[in-house]
Amino acid sequence: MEEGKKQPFLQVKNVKKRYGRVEALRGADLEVYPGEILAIVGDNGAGKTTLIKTLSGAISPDSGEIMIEGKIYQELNPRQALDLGISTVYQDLSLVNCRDIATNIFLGREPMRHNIFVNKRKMVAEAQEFLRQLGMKIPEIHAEVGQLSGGQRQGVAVARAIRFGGKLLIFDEPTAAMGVQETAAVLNLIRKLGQRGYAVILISHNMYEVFELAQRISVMRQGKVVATVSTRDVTPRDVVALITGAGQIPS
Ligand SMILES: Nc1ncnc2c1ncn2[C@@H]1O[C@H](COP(=O)(O)OP(=O)(O)OP(=O)(O)O)[C@@H](O)[C@H]1O
Repeated sequence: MEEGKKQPFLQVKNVKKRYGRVEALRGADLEVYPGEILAIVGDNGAGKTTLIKTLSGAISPDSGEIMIEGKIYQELNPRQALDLGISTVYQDLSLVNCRDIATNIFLGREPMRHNIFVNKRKMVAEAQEFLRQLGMKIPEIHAEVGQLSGGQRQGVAVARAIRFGGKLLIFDEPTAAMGVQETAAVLNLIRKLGQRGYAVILISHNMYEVFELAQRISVMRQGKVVATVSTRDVTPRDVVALITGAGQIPS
């Protein structure tokens, strides 16, 4: 990633968030570029989820700045975050199980015929094309989403996020509780997003996954990003040492 030449899609500067006595974020800094997969790693309670919730607009930071495509925000609300292209991909929360794939991808923004009827044929064709571009294998496009595997559901959720104008896609432990094949499908999907120019934030405890996918890794400890390293410059062992506080930041 040639940071000097591109504008980051997102820059977080000195963001703080306190819950009563707990300082969940103590001045976190982060940046992610278009076409980059950035992993955020850190022990339980390091502040990873709190940080991404400030990006999705689920919580307001107490102070700090969130800069998106060069524009500064003190906080975001969920609507604003979506409109700016920030989308957190939840395989379960965002989908309607009893509806088919195309309906789920277009939910609320279906292509219309004569401004009255939903153009179902166009919707299905576009849905198929979206999933093909993402490298997702869906055996039956008319299937209800509730019948799909976890990996396929993730694909539908991603197609939906992109359809709604997502530019930064955030995944929080996307392969937790998935089998080997499904995990491989989801990793492939995330890799494709990076190749297609989307910015991706991946929160993961899985070092294999992190090193397979990410170009850079931001390590969080006690509410701060204590190091950001290029995957090619470090080993998983180095990163684990940074997570626990035993390691040095490579120069
Ligand atoms: N709503 C809340 N009320 C009070 N404390 C909270 C709240 N949400 C998070 N915290 C605290 O803030 C700190 C950071 O939590 P956060 O969930 O961001 O960590 P995390 O790095 O995502 O951890 P994990 O890997 O376990 O999900 C923790 O000490 C947590 O207990």
